[in-house]
Amino acid sequence: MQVPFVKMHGLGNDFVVLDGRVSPLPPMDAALASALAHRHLGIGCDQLVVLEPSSVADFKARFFNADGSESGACGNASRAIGLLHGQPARIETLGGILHATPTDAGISVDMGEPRFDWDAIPLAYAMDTLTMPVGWEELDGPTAVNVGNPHVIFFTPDCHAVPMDRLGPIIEHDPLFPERVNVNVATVESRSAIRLRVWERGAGLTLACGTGACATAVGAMRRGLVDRDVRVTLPGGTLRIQWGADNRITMTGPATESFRGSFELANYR
Ligand SMILES: N[C@@H](CCC[C@H](N)C(=O)O)C(=O)O
Repeated sequence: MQVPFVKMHGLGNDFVVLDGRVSPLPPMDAALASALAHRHLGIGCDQLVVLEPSSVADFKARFFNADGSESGACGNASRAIGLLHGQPARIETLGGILHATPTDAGISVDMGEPRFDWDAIPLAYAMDTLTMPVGWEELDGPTAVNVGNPHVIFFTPDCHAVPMDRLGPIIEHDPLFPERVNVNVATVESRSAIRLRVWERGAGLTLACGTGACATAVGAMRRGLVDRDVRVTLPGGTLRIQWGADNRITMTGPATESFRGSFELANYR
């Protein structure tokens, strides 16, 4: 069975998109997702995105990390599939219904409302999520935000000095986070600018993480460090994040289609 795909990225965070609305897809599972995502044995990507028909929105999007685990949200992929759709779209995800709109400034996505309760992150036990009384070596006192997926955010004077290759996986797999966690290290540069690096759950260090930018911006806003309209710069580029009076987060930035192809399913089963 030949399966068509579209290779896309948002700020260098790259995706293989399978569109079940245009051709029949094989049932997706962790083994197939991780085989397709493998950089040497597969097509290669940070996340695999599967589009399916929806009864409550224009279509449904499922996001699989490179290790095969499924996530409730992926900000950069949401902009990418907004670009693919080419017109305003209501997208059903495990994390809720998103709205993606093409604009002159890129693809704008209404990412929904953040959650801060300890059991919504989720954490293993009750604690304050604004300033958590925990730490790992030089990283401590983080804040936690769920934006459809779980994030922990450390504010640090120089996020580029943090050894993320070492600390990222330790924090991602800490028992405090029963569903694991995306690990963000951020430097606040002004009331409207944040620099960010993200160790993604199930994918490792990526060039950009859209939900990480949303969670970090909202965490910094909640702490009173920045205004409610900021630019978040990651290694792959910059996103604009706004947190409205209606409690909804809007993320705006670029998305790109790289190429289209197809693969033989039997080679990955
Ligand atoms: N790259 C993403 C996030 C993908 C999912 C994440 N790794 C998770 O497991 O929650 C983004 O742009 O938001």
